[in-house]
Amino acid sequence: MSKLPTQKLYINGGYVDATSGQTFETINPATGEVICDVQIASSADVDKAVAAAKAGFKIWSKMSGTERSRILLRAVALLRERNDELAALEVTDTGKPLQEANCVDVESGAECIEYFAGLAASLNGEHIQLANGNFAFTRKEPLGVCGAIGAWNYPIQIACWKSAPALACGNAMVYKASEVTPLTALKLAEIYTEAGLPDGVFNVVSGLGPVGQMLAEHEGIEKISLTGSVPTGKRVMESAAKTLKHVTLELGGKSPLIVFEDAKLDNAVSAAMLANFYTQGEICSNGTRVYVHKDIKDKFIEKLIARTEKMIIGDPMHPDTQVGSLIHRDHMEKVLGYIEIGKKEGANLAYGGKQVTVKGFEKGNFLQPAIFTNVTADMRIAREEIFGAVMSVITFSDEDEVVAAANDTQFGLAAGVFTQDITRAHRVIANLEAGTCWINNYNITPIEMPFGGYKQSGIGRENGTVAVDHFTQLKSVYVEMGDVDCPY
Ligand SMILES: NC(=O)c1ccc[n+]([C@@H]2O[C@H](COP(=O)([O-])OP(=O)(O)OC[C@H]3O[C@@H](n4cnc5c(N)ncnc54)[C@H](O)[C@@H]3O)[C@@H](O)[C@H]2O)c1
Repeated sequence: MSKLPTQKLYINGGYVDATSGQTFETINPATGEVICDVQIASSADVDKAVAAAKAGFKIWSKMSGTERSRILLRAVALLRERNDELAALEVTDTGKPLQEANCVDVESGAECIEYFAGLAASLNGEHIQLANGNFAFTRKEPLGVCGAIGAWNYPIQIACWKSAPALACGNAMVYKASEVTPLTALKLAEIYTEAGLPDGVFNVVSGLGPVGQMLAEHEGIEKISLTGSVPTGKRVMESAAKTLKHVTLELGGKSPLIVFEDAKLDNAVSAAMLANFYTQGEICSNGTRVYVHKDIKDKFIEKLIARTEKMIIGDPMHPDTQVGSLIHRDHMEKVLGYIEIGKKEGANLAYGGKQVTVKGFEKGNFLQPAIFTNVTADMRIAREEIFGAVMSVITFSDEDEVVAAANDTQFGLAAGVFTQDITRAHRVIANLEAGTCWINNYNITPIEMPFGGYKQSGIGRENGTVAVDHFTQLKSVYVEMGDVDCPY
């Protein structure tokens, strides 16, 4: 593929050149080829984007929810119309398999915009009756200009998950995609403009961490929403504290998936695979600690390995490929490093974990999904986020013991339970310290369901009606119907 033109910033409804004079390269993980250069925003460019967003906000926030909804729904239609081309671009930038990107990444973003477009006209406050005919009412008002920063694993989905509720509530946004996958957020900006979004309501400033920091610190930005790692989350919160911004953080995890002895075994194996191997394991909510009851452990592992062996690793653009390339060389080295750590710690590498050379893609970062058994709770592979396809199977025998083990972590993003016993399912879920939980499935994230973490996995929620609260502020208004009662 020939190199694409240098990507500019997207400010005030169109592309503009950055003033920093600096660029970075975005690389196709599967081929190692440079896809294109991307201009880096300077602080003057960020100021310009914030000023454009402020101007856009004045127009957008005055429109009715129904008018905003109509424009957002046009963007939804355009996203769906361009699904295949956007999915292909996403595959080029992320290395994930086309069969995933084609049906999940763009569609999940479109669904999110569709959902919040549906809510836009119903963002009502309350009417509160008081004594003597007096009353109060509340208004859900937009915050103003919101900043948002994305991670590299689901670039267009994250850009949609952040912009959809923000825009539906009447805010404007300045978005920074991950420097590793900067391309599709720019396409989303084009689509919003084409759909009729007023200029300046959605802007994209590309760059590395410092550009994210500029957003988090900016005086003209009222809220910052980050999807990223826990250390970055802490830095963003510190930066945001300088102006006391609203903060939403969607961070990392090391989530447990608990399989009881009465679970439907094939379903549990399917879920464990989805919870560990989808997108080469590069998913924040993955259930990487798979606790399996001792009575079914052998059968579970046997079925798991038999099915994992059949997974097709290869060219991400090939429709049959199920495991694409890890995002970059350093990340692959990190994942391979954890596999070595697991072996040294005494875990049994029951399957995979080896680098694979794909013909024609020798510079790609392909790894077999890895399954460790005989893992114990103290091992690093069972405690640290690896963000690759490395599953740790841990055996347990007692419900209280497994719940305590599952909760023994700084993270709390997600958790899953497999059992046919409904009282046990609900009892265990109620005791798990995680923000997003599943009973008899894993990693299902319908837009209607709030998503986010407990403990160090995050603050706030995306999706669901609750996301509206994170992109609005409440104004309470008291109305006096009588005279002012005054003692002097
Ligand atoms: N909870 C979720 O919804 C969710 C979803 C996807 C990924 N993640 C997490 O994201 C991580 C992987 O993504 P990543 O490697 O892109 O994360 P990262 O933390 O390295 O980077 C995330 C973003 O933050 C920016 N950034 C870096 N330093 C910054 C700073 N000081 N101030 C402001 N912005 C800064 C980066 O440029 C990037 O755009 C994993 O930990 C994963 O679990 C979480």
